[in-house]
Amino acid sequence: MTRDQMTDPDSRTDTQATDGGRESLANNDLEGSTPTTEPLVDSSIDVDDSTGPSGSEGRTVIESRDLDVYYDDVQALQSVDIEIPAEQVTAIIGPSGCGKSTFLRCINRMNDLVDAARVDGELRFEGKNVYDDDVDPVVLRRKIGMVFQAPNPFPKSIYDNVTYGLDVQGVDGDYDEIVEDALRRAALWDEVKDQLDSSGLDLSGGQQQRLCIARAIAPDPDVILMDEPASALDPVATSKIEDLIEDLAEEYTVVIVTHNMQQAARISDKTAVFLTGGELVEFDDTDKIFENPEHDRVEDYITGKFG
Ligand SMILES: Nc1ncnc2c1ncn2[C@@H]1O[C@H](COP(=O)(O)OP(=O)(O)OP(=O)(O)O)[C@@H](O)[C@H]1O
Repeated sequence: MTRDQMTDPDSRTDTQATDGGRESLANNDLEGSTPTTEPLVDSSIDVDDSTGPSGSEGRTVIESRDLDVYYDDVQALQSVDIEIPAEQVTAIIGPSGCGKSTFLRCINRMNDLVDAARVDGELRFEGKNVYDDDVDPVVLRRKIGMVFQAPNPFPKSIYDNVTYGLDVQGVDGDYDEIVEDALRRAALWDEVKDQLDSSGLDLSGGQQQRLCIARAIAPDPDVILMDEPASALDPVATSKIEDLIEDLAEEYTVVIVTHNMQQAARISDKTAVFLTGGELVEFDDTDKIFENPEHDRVEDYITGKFG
């Protein structure tokens, strides 16, 4: 994404389209549902382009430096340094409470919704610190969509679920085309093309989650964050979501939190292992992490000695 795209007010859509459900409504309460004309960043500010030219595979899209997160006095992340590459699947794994979701939610500032949360350090998206004062979180969340653990379609038609955020922001465009494209990318079109007016709630759990993915895709984000997107689904639905995630990574940068190490090994290119205390202990190619990790603590975790 270029800075022009980041700052183009006409490219604005709604954060609700990218997160959905309860969180999105809360988010909307915080940020307001009315589109603003402020750009994501002040165009007079230089964006650091040291992360490499746009479009090159493997370039860094998200980068954290010395990232600390606290909930009141409790530290949830400790000095996290990471560089997440474009158009790959990066898995975040680790035992319960090690800060996986906290890290994910830092990336599109969902932690803004938590009064107790405080973020120190830097979290850069396309070279720009998303915590700079001049960043508009609503625009940021359009560029960095989110899918949650439990499928959470709105009580609306399938069609309206996909267009919801676009509607709210008054985005122009051929909605029929956008809906079909998003549903195709979410591998749901063939199953729902004849029932677009039916309620999203009438779909199976796996279909609902793919609908939520279509809703996240519709505003054309660069990054899709997924917080245990298959943990509420049966094995068949899980397998479809896993196939879909691998397909999505051909066009999007995907960051997925998962408790399921086999899932991380199956679908991710890179794996980050967080351990207790919010420490990122190892980040490397997924094969390396699972076959020959550098750290004994990571090996112990991978082999099930704890966690
Ligand atoms: N809203 C909050 N208020 C206070 N503390 C929180 C909040 N959210 C998370 N924490 C604390 O921050 C730490 C990290 O939580 P987080 O949910 O990020 O971990 P996680 O690795 O995603 O856990 P899990 O795998 O169980 O979902 C934990 O100690 C948790 O209790």
